[in-house]
Amino acid sequence: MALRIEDYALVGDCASAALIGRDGSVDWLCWPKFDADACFAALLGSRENGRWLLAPRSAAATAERRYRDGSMILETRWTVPAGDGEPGSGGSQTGGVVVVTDLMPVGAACPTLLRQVRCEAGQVAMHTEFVLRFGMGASIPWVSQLPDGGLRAVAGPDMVLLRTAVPLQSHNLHTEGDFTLRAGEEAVFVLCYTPSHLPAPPAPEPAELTAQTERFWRDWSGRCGVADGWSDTVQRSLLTLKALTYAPTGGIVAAPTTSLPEWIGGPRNWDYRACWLRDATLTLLALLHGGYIEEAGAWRNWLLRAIAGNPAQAQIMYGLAGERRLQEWEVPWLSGYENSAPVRVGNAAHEQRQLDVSGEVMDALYQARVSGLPEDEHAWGLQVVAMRHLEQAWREPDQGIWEMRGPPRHFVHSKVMCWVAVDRTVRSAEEFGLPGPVAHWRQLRDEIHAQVCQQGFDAALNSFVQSYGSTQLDASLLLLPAVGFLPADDPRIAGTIRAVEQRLVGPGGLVLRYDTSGGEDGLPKGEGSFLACSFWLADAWILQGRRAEAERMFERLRGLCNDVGLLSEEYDAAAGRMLGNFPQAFSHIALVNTAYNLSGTVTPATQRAGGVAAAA
Ligand SMILES: OC[C@H]1O[C@H](O[C@H]2O[C@H](CO)[C@@H](O)[C@H](O)[C@H]2O)[C@H](O)[C@@H](O)[C@@H]1O
Repeated sequence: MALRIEDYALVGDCASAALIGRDGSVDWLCWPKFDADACFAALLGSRENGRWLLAPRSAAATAERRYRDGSMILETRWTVPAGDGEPGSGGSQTGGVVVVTDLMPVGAACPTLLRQVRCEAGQVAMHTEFVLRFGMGASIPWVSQLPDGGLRAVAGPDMVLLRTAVPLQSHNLHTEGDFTLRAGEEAVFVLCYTPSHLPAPPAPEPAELTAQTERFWRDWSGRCGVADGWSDTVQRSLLTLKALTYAPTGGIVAAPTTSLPEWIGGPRNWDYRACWLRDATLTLLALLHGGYIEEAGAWRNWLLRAIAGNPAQAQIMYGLAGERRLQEWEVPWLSGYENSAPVRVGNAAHEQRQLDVSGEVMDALYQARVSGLPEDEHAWGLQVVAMRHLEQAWREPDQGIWEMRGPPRHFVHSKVMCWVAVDRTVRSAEEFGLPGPVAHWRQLRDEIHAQVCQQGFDAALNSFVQSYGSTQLDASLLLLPAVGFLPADDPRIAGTIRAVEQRLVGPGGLVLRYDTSGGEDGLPKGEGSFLACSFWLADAWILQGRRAEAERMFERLRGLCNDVGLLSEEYDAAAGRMLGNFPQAFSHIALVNTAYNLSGTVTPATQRAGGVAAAA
């Protein structure tokens, strides 16, 4: 059975990523890229669906983990109590300390997972179990010996090579090894992926790969802007976001996993290994606030390729290279994380209309300009065409930011983000001298604003509502002051924040995105508190001048990060455990923004709002 979600750590190479449990088991790895089939899928099933364990044999061993400073290199320090006398230790007493270093090298000749174990004290009996199952945990490969002593595993289009000096034995479709290390000794395992029709790549040089990878991450994180008081937390989140970028194309995934449940045992299990325009643009904004302008360029070029063509055909999400067909299907052979079925691959949300996306994209393009990213010759032309489409599209109902699978509605947040799209286009034209029918756009901006204030606000509740005519609340309304729709001291915003506090703050003081009990989202009720929304409440409080409350909320949320600084999408406060895909970009974006808002170094909330004097 898989561990708790918070017991996993991430290693990645900006093309794919692996989740490694506190027990030393790699339970999730998709190769050669984020959205490929997993070859270790125990996370969503059992060890028979593939995993790679490397840990002391002793059940009494305890682990402490950390990332090497400023990097995505994971170090697990195992302490084994003296006097274990484990078999495999030659009958002698064992006990000591080993450090396992896990990394996915950046810039290697082929996708690689490197695991190195070094004994620092005493002597420790180690065990490794290697169960590889290609095709999302289904295909048992043909395993053979390499001339240099390693193993080759092949099934269909996929091949991996495992190189190590540790003797391994295969039986019952598992490969295992036992070995003992004494102080100063080490063992190295190098696992490489290559398409099965290609010749086996030469064995890489582990020390060189490690040094090169450490240099890459440290150079990158060394450029991170400070957030007084929370710089380490922010740096870890930005590193996590960087690890979710797919370097070959500039795409950014929402999370490296699929189907970690939003409620244990429930069906709210989705594939996040794709590029949502919403999540990707918000990631980009967080990176921009952190000072990373080149990432903005890579993302903008990805975006321009992905949405190129007829704006009516633009999607809310794409594959890593901008692929459009992301058909959703269920994986019958995987039982699901703690039996939370189904496990899904692909995401039907790619066919939805979600109007907020235009606002996030136009805002990110605007912010990139403000940050000094040189203009691209096609970007503005595409924006002007997209505006022509939006002029009509904003009047339609949609599925909203939460991608509800019920009937489309006039979601208030969606309409507000349409206002943002127009507003940022107007501001781009005004501030950067870009050509277009600005007077016409200004009129459109006022029209959207007036309609939202009229139809999206419930005077009896003294709050904006989830959708026109509804009395439901929605945590996305907390974003209205942050995007500049109305100032935080407007009585309608104050009323909305109060209403969210009263009706959507749940167990542990965390925020639910909306009430799922009515079934309006087309799914059975029940999900955890949504971590990003909890950060948004802190941001709203900062804008209202309620700093102490915001800081308390931020510290509470920071305290939910796991031992290596990672957050999933949701949290079950009653059970005290993480829920949903992991680590999730949305949660880390929100953490970075709130930290910056609190630190006062850069203030995304006021910066995004841009001091717009919104029409009343
Ligand atoms: O809860 C229903 C929806 O949940 C997923 O969407 C969520 O994740 C997206 C990626 O992070 C995010 O952009 C969106 O705002 C979230 O609601 C799932 O991907 C959807 O298919 C599902 O309908």
